[in-house]
This record gives sequence, C-alpha cells and structure tokens, in this order.
Amino acid sequence: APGANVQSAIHNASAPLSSPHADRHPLRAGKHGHHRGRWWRAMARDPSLSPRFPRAIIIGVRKGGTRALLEMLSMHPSVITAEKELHFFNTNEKFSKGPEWYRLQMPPSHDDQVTLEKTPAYFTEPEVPGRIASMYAGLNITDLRLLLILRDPIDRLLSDYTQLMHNRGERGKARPSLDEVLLTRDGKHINTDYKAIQRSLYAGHMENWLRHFSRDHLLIVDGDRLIREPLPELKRVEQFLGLPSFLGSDNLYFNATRGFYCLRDVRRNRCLNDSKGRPHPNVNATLLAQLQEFFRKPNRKLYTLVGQTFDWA
Ligand SMILES: Nc1ncnc2c1ncn2[C@@H]1O[C@H](COP(=O)(O)OS(=O)(=O)O)[C@@H](OP(=O)(O)O)[C@H]1O
Repeated sequence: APGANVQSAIHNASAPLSSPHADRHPLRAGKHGHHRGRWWRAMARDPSLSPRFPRAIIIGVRKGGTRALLEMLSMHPSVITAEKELHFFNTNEKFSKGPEWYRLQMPPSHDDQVTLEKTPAYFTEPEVPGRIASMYAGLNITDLRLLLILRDPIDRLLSDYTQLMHNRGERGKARPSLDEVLLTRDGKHINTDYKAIQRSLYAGHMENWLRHFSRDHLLIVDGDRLIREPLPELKRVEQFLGLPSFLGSDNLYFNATRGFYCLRDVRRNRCLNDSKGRPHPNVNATLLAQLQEFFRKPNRKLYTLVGQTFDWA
C-alpha cells in the first residue's frame, strides 16, 4: 500500500536535503522543528508528498475517546494524522494566521490519503463550526468529513472532572469534591454553570454544528463501544471516509492490565498513555439519580436531532 511507504519514509528518512533553499522552507521554522526536519527530509526524497488540508477532523468531544480514535485510525495506510491538537479554529490568535499556516502544520501526505486532525475543544466552542465551514468553502474543498465521538454524558463528565482535578493537583490548587462542583450552593440543583456540565449537554452544541454542516457530513462514533469493542466502530469510520477496508482484529489486542484495547501495527505495539483510563470518583446514589434526571431530556433531544440513539441512562 502506498501509505505504508509514506509512513516508513517519514520515520526512517535520513537522506540529505536536495534543495538549496531548504532552510527557507516554512516547514523548517516553528516549535515543532523536530518533526518538521523529519517531514522535510521525507518530502525531499519524495516530491509527491506535501502537507494538505485535513479532509477529516475529529471535533470532539473532550474525554470522549478522541485520542484512541485518532491513534487507531493512524494505523490505516491511507490516513495521515496530525499528532498534536492544533486548536486552530478555537483560538483567535491561531485562526488569524490563516489557512496556509494551518495547512503547513499538517504532516506530509500523498493526495490519495486523508489527513486527519483532532482537537476535542472544537465541538463545544460556538465559533468553530462557522469558521470551519467558511474556510473550507473559501478553499473550495467540499468533501470535508467530521468525526464526533460521544460517550455517556455522565461518564464524560466524571472523566472531565477527574482530568480537571488532576490538573489542579499538579498546580498545587485545592480540589473541590464532586458535590461541591456539580451542585448549586443549596445542594438542591445541578450547577449548570460548571463547564464540564455544559460540555456534556450535547444537543445544544449539535444544533450549532447542524446550522453549518449537513448531517451526512458528520459521523458520530459511539465512545462507549469504542472502549468495549473498537473494531466495528473503526469499520464504520473507514466506510464513512471512503477508505479501503484495512483495519482488522490483528491491529488491536486487549491489555488486561490497562483494561483497554491497545494498538498493534507495522511499527510497534502500544497502549495509550497513563492519562487515559484514570479511575473516576464514586458518585453517591442521590447525585447519580439527579444527574440522570438532568441529562434525560437533552439526551433525547440529541437522539432526535441526529437520528441516532445511544445506551445512555
Ligand atoms: N483504547 C483505549 N485506551 C485508553 N483509553 C481509551 C481507549 N478507548 C477509549 N478510551 C477513553 O478515552 C478517554 C479519553 O478521551 P480523550 O482522548 O478524548 O481525552 S482528551 O479530551 O483528549 O483529554 C479515556 O477516559 P478516562 O477513562 O476517563 O480516562 C478512556 O476511557
């Protein structure tokens, strides 16, 4: 497969640069110099390689399993992934750098490959869908596909809380209890001001996306299923992106110690890092019932909006 050559060209490239103007190429500059040197050498060896606009973007949701999805898809020879989250469409300073800057952040690919980036913050930032839609329209690219991975909003919330408290701990800050952040001061209601609650209110965010993209440009991956049995979800993505069928059971193995599927490809076996799969806090029965009640209506609204249901409480 042509993609396998690209992967190995990028990983093994050591040929000297052939262009006298190599130092002036924009890919030589910037803080990802390490990658860029590798990319540049690969392009010098193979002129049909170049950075291309993503034809697929994983737009979220934060803590939905976006890293697992990206890494699993990166084993497909027709998929080339941007390793870092770009935060291009949700950061004014980056967005103002313009489309060409965005393109040049992408690893080189062949034109029959799909470049894929993921930034989980895109899904919940209101300005993002309009920005993506108008930039791609301006570039005359009509085949952009969006991937959204959703997980039970209560699990997502607990995962988000765990991450936020971990970050606070690292900075020596206090870590409020689950009840303290999720409930209003009188302890009676769900605190809708809490960001992690807002991020789990999928229907509102979805309405915003559907104002700019038609439903058939968006695939919703079931994040709970991606954890339990990833392959069927990956095959749905292959089909949606129009990729040749490639990923199979050989590419995944269950690691009982980690409690997750890990990846096996031509390069190596690897699990995601320890920041994925952290233990979640226990939720007492009263709070759990309150959360279930709170999310019931927005969940139903999402099902109607997208014409798809999930096994959420
Ligand atoms: N195969 C595999 N290995 C490890 N982890 C997996 C896997 N598949 C899905 N997940 C779940 O991914 C959750 C993290 O989601 P994200 O990668 O989207 O997080 S982030 O928003 O980028 O921080 C992470 O959430 P937590 O378990 O709450 O840490 C995992 O449950």
